[in-house]
Amino acid sequence: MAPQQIPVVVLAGFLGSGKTTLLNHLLGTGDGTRIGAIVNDFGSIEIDAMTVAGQVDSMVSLGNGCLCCAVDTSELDTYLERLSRPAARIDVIVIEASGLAEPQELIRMILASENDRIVYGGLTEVIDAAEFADTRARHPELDRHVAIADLVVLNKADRIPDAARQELMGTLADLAPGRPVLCTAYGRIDPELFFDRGPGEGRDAAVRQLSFEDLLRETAADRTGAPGRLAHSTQDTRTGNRADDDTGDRTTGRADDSDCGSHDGQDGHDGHEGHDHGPGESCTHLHAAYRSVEFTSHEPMNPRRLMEFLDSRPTGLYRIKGFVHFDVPGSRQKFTLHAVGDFLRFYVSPWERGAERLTQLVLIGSGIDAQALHKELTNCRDTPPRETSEHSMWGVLRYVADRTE
Ligand SMILES: Nc1nc2c(ncn2[C@@H]2O[C@H](COP(=O)(O)OP(=O)(O)OP(=O)(O)O)[C@@H](O)[C@H]2O)c(=O)[nH]1
Repeated sequence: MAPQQIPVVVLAGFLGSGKTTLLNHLLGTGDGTRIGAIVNDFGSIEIDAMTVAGQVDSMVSLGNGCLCCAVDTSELDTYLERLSRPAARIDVIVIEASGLAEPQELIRMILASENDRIVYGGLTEVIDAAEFADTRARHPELDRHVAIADLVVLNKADRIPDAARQELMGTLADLAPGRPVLCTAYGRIDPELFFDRGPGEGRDAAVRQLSFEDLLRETAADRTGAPGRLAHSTQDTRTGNRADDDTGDRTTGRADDSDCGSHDGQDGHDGHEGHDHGPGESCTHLHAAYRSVEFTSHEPMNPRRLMEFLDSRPTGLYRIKGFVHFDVPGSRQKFTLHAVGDFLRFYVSPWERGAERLTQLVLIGSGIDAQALHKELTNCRDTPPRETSEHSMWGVLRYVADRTE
C-alpha cells in the first residue's frame, strides 16, 4: 500500500489578520495531530516564528521577505523534505505565509515539489473583519486571494457589529462561490475543518516531543556545518551589514529598501523563477509597495516616549509587532506589542526563563520613511537618567489586553 501523503496547507491573509493566532489555536487544540509548521516572516526579526515556536511539534522559519518571491525554491523543498521524513511522524504541514505573500505562488511551489511524501492540502485565507473593506480598497488583488481559497476565515468577528458581519459574509461568499466561509474570533475554528485529526493515541510520547531546538540545530548544522540559527541570515544590500549580527549592546535597525523582497537582482540573483514579471519589470506582488523596519534595543524603552511614538504613528505604518522591555517597577514583564491599522494592544507575560530582556520590533508599512522611524524609536530608549516612576506606564497600560483576548 502506498504511504499516506502529508497534506501541506497554506495559511494566508493580509498583515495582522490573525494567521499566527489561528495557527497557535490549531496547535493548542490539534488533539494528537502532529503539526509541522513553516513560518515565513516578512521582517528579518522573526516575531511570528518566536510566537509559534513554544507551541509547535516541529517548526522551521523562513524569515525576511515573502517566500512567494524565493529565488531558490529548493529551500522550501528542503524544509518540506525535513518535515515529511517518516521519522518526524508529522500528520499535516502548515505554511504560515507572510501577511504580504502571494498565495498562488506558494501553491505553485508546493505543486511543483518533487517530494512524493507531500500533497497540496488547500489554501485557507484569513480575513480581518475590521480592516477588510479598507484593505481591499487599497489592494483589490486581495479579491483574487479570496477567490482561490478553499476555506475563508472571517476573523475578528468580535470587532464589528452583526449587520456588518452579515454583509461581509455575503461579500466573501460572492468572491469565493461554493467555498465555506467561517466567521470566528481569535482564529478559533474547529481543527477538523483544517485537517483530519492524526492518530494521537498510542503515539510514542518521546517522538511527539521532537523539539523546536532539535530541528533548529539539525538544520543549521546542515547548512553551515556548525550549530546555529536556522533563519536566513540576510544582507543589507545598501550597507553590507548582516541583519543577524547584532551581538553588541546597541540599537540596530534595518530598512528593507528592495521593492520586491530579496529578488531585485542586487543580491547576485537575476530575478526569480516562476513569477509574473521578469528582471527589470515592475513587481505586481502585494508587497511591492511595502517596506519593513527592524528595531532592536538592549536598553529598556521609555514608556512615555514610546506611547508618544505609537500614538502619532503615520497612517502608512500599518503593522507593528514585537516585544518591548520596560525597566519600570511592576512592569518588567515582557510586553508583546501588536498594532494593525488603528488597533493597538500590549499583551503582558513573563519573560521566558533565561531569555535576554530586550526590545525587538518589526514595523511594516507603505510610504513610510524607514530611517526616520528607526531614529524616532531610537529616541524612545530610556537612556540614563532613567524614568523609573510607575506613573510613566499609564499610557501603556491603557492598551494592555484583558485576559479574554
Ligand atoms: N479583537 C480581535 N483581535 C484578534 C483576533 N485575532 C487576532 N487578533 C489580534 O490581532 C493581532 C494580530 O494577530 P496575528 O495573529 O499576529 O496576525 P498575523 O496575521 O499573524 O499577522 P502578520 O503575520 O503580521 O501578518 C494580535 O494582536 C492578535 O491578538 C480576533 O479575532 N479578534
